[in-house]
Amino acid sequence: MPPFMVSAPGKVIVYGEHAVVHGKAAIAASVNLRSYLHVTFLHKTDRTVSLRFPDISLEHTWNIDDLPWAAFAAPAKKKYYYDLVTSLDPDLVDAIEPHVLSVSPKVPEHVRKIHQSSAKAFLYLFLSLGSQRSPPCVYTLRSTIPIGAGLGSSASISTCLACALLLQIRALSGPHDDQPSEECALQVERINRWAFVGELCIHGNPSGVDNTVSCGGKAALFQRKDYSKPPSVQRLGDFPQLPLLLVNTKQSRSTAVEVAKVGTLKKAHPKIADHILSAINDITESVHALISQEGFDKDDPENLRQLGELAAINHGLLVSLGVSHPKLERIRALIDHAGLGWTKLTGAGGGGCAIVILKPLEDIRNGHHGPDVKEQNIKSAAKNPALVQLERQLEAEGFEKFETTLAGDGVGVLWPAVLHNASGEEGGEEIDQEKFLKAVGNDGIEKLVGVNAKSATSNMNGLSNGHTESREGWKFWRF
Ligand SMILES: Nc1ncnc2c1ncn2[C@@H]1O[C@H](COP(=O)(O)OP(=O)(O)O)[C@@H](O)[C@H]1O
Ligand SMILES: C[C@@](O)(CCOP(=O)(O)O)CC(=O)O
Repeated sequence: MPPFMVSAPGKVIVYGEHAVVHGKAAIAASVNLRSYLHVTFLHKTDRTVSLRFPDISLEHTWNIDDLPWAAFAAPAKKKYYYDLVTSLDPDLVDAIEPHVLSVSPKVPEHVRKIHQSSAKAFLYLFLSLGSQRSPPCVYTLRSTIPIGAGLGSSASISTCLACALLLQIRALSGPHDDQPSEECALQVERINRWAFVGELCIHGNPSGVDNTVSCGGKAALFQRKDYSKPPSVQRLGDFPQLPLLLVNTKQSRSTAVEVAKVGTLKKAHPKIADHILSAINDITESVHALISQEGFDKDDPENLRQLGELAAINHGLLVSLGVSHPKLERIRALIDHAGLGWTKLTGAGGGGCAIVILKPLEDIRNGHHGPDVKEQNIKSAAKNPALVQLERQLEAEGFEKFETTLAGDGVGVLWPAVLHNASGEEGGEEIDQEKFLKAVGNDGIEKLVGVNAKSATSNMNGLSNGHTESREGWKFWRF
């Protein structure tokens, strides 16, 4: 069988993180940073399955016949591709434990944890969805999403793994052009159910918002009141392309730890924590009401101001839940001082990324915008000089800025792994494992296998405007 690829995006939670773990609503949108998983089939006499995850320096091979297939196939335990799994089975976790612990035993503990949680997600899905007759394969994964930065890297890899394994057992139809929308939604729902299981393996108590957005793409209003049932997901098809700046503190943290912090606070101060979580829910609902209003226009400064203020209040509430970090507060101080916009942490916090909803240029001109910015410059510059100055300062302080577009495609498939690239190779360029591994950096990955061909348009702040076309070869379930 020829190699194939799948890809899934990261996300930003625009409003409602943490509260969403406690049954409240959140609004999240996919971003144009993605994970790419390449699957190569080995000769059938080679009874092994391997992971090559160079982003975290993980390489591991298991003998397929040594894995605990009997435990997963036992009648009381067996799950099917269409099942809804809402928690991990402790007996199955025990059954894979020795095979997880055999991964990278000699690396430092913090690295081992990262390796073993990715390996656990893979093994739980591989054993749940496959069988002892599963073909020997190599799964090679690379991602342009910073890891542990609040942009849903774990959900994105879980989505890739779930999609690849479901495709391998032929449990999905398509994606193909003209596939009816309801059928597309069903395939995405199937992938999402298993992507959630991957998330359970990686961070313990996920709400499911990250994998839902990674699978379906676009944006969604998400709420899971009862963990034994599927969540309520309202897709926001025309989510506004907000003028957004994404800044990474580069302070690493674990989602599991930050989620546990809020759990502890809730136990210690149940009434107060409930008020805070309910206030966050009110923010999310206000935003939803605002953007659903007839006549809502993100370019209307008044609408943008309301969205910005709600984001800033949401951040304040997250601070009181104890999930900010001095570096996130430093970013907020810089933005506030320059008068450029409204800042909020995104994702689990404790480090990771902040989003900034940028003020319209007009407002910055009329307000304060840093001492060195001259009116003349603002009028003539293609990119707001106050923003240029801020970006320089962020960089000087060790932060990283991303230009991002929101609400793009969800999980996608390249079957077989052949693309029509600029190199113009006849019949297309076959993406083999080695070529994929050799691509240099995020740009190299995007250039070689990226799902989007970017067009170079930008908005008033000089940020890219979301005009991307999907590249020939990649297919998506669009609904
Ligand atoms: N590119 C990758 N390769 C392998 N594993 C990854 C990759 N990206 C994320 N992961 C897994 O996801 C975990 C990070 O998840 P998490 O702490 O939830 O952060 P995030 O906010 O980025 O989702 C890592 O510890 C690792 O197990
Ligand atoms: C804190 C939380 O709301 C979002 C976590 O996002 P991330 O893993 O930091 O990308 C947890 C969740 O929804 O599962």
